[in-house]
Amino acid sequence: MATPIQLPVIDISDPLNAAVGKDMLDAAIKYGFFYVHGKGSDFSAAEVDSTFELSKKFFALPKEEKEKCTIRTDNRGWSGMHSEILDPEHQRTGDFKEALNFGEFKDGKLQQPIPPALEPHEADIKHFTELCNKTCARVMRLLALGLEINSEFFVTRHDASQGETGCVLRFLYYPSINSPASSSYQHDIDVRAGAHSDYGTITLLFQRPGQPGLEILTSGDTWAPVPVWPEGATSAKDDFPPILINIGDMLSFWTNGLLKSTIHRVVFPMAERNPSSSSAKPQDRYSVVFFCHPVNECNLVPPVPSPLVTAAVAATATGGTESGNKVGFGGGAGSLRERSSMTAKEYLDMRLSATYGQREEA
Ligand SMILES: O=C(O)CCC(=O)C(=O)O
Ligand SMILES: [Fe+2]
Repeated sequence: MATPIQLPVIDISDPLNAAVGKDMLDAAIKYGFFYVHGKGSDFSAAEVDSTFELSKKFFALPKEEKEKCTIRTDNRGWSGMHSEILDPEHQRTGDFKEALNFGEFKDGKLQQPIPPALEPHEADIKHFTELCNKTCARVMRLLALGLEINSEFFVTRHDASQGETGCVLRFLYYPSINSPASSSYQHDIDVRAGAHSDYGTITLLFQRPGQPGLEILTSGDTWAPVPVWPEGATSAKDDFPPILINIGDMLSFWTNGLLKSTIHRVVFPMAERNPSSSSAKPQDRYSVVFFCHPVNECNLVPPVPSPLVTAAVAATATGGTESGNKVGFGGGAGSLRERSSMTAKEYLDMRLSATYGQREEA
């Protein structure tokens, strides 16, 4: 059985603490993943709980209801079982999951169809999105301090008042291995979510106790489960599992590969696949994800003006480390080094077009 990875758990209550910024940067360079304590983030346990309740309510709707908001080329809406293939080169069937993406709000309203069941909760979804943006700003300030650049460097480039962004709030539902929806699952070839890296700057992931499944690809090329409750974060200090944060391809690209955009996937945990195991009862997995993106027109070239990035580039040039030639994994990833300009929107469009099947024009 694979050993779970121990990732650092960081307290982000003071977003201008340079020492914390250094710890965060170290984790971003070494693992591309770290947790932040729920306490000190912008979320209360009640806000996280009610968002998961809403997600459950949505996925329990009849298929015909959900189909009314099927995902379109603008990346907003519902994608049903098997409709997304995150790792098209290796997957036989699409992911064993359903997802609902919310794009940006305009004048307090979502710019996409939502089912009547969610209409009374539009303001709650907006509020949760705002909290996500606030917590992302804390993380981006700390990463900027770690990189020894102005603390506002990233925050100003993610300011939604300056233009549209590709930010997405996503509800995810992975039926348990016992569910009829998983009956065709073959564990040597199928996955709940195929191996991929995320496309944006950073990603926030909220998980529920007792619903594991996320794995990351380690530097030794093995898959390591990521615990929902890591050691060092106990329910005494936090009343909801810490938020897992990972670096996306854009931030990796923008820092010339210094920050790692780590490949991850979602599986049915090994213990749940063994029906004789008494320790793990198969569970549906629900997760809530926030993909943080810069404003569409933000250019990711030239790289972030950090002395650490410059030093890493110099090390690569002299053959020291192989970090910058390929950013991202999964559909649409590839070498971006030779580009003289790459906006956030251009990058996202390139990745999305490779990972979904046919979608309706928005
Ligand atoms: O549900 C999860 O744990 C991870 C989801 C994920 O990696 C993604 O949607 O990009
Ligand atoms: Fe992901």
